[in-house]
Amino acid sequence: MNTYKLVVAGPRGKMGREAVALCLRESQFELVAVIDTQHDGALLKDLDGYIEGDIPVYTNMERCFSELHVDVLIDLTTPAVAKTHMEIALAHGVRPVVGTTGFTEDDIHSLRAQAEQKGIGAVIAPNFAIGAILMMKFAQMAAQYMTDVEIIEQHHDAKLDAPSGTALKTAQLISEVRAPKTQGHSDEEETLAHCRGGDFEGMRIHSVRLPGRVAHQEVLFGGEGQTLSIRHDSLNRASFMPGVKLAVEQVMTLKTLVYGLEHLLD
Ligand SMILES: NC(=O)C1=CN([C@@H]2O[C@H](COP(=O)(O)OP(=O)(O)OC[C@H]3O[C@@H](n4cnc5c(N)ncnc54)[C@H](OP(=O)(O)O)[C@@H]3O)[C@@H](O)[C@H]2O)C=CC1
Ligand SMILES: O=C(O)C1=N[C@H](C(=O)O)C[C@H](O)C1
Repeated sequence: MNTYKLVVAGPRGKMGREAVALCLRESQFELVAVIDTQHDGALLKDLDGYIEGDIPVYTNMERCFSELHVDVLIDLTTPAVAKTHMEIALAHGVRPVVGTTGFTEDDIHSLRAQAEQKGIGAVIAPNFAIGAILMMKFAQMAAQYMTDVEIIEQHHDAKLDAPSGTALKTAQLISEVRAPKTQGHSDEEETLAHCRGGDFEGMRIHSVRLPGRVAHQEVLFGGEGQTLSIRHDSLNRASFMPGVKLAVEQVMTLKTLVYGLEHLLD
């Protein structure tokens, strides 16, 4: 059985906590350190919400990767720092598995070039939940036949980016099979700014932020006399962990950057 030496960045976050728990319970995963900007020199058990774990905490990722042998970085932090984290990991030959959202297409191209130059794998997965991947694939399939599409995503109100990475990825997948098309009435006017949502090649994306929500998305299709709704709900963050596990296992065999868990499922 292969074993993997892992580092988690963002261990006090909502997703980071789940990822640490995953690393601690999977026998082939060995958590060798965590990256936390506020607790240099501490141990995991010293962080808020943790009561065990003699695992070192680093504030400095470069130092962590210089001092320890690390196979995979799991990054669940913020859009502001995730790209830099990936660059540091790739420079040290550490394979990044990144759930953090907010990457632009240019970011992805440049990170892919860095991964290929190093000859190692990297994964950016806007959504690790298998049901969400299916929702996106079904939506792409439906868009070949029903080209009027609106995406409504709903998240908790602590989310930093809008639209969600999942909504953007869904729109990108749909745009592979749907020609750009303006939707709604040609004389349509917004009397309240942004009422019609974000415009991605004519598809509208609406972002709802409310306390009590976790992660939800509905893709709505309209045709003459009919509608189709494809919906996925993540009810807790455990829903993302089988996808994180799969990505860690697969990233070791890749030699490029893969954007989207769907590429690892087939
Ligand atoms: N791909 C997927 O399936 C999923 C992706 N996500 C994405 O994952 C990311 C995290 O989400 P979530 O856990 O809800 O967010 P949280 O805000 O709960 O957690 C983010 C954590 O990152 C920490 N952090 C910020 N900067 C750094 C840094 N430089 N080094 C180390 N840690 C840092 C924060 O620490 P501090 O408190 O000190 O700022 C915080 O603890 C988001 O981008 C979200 O969109 C979320 C769910 C599923
Ligand atoms: O911030 C979140 O919570 C989530 N972020 C990801 C996204 O932006 O799509 C994945 C999931 O929707 C939860």
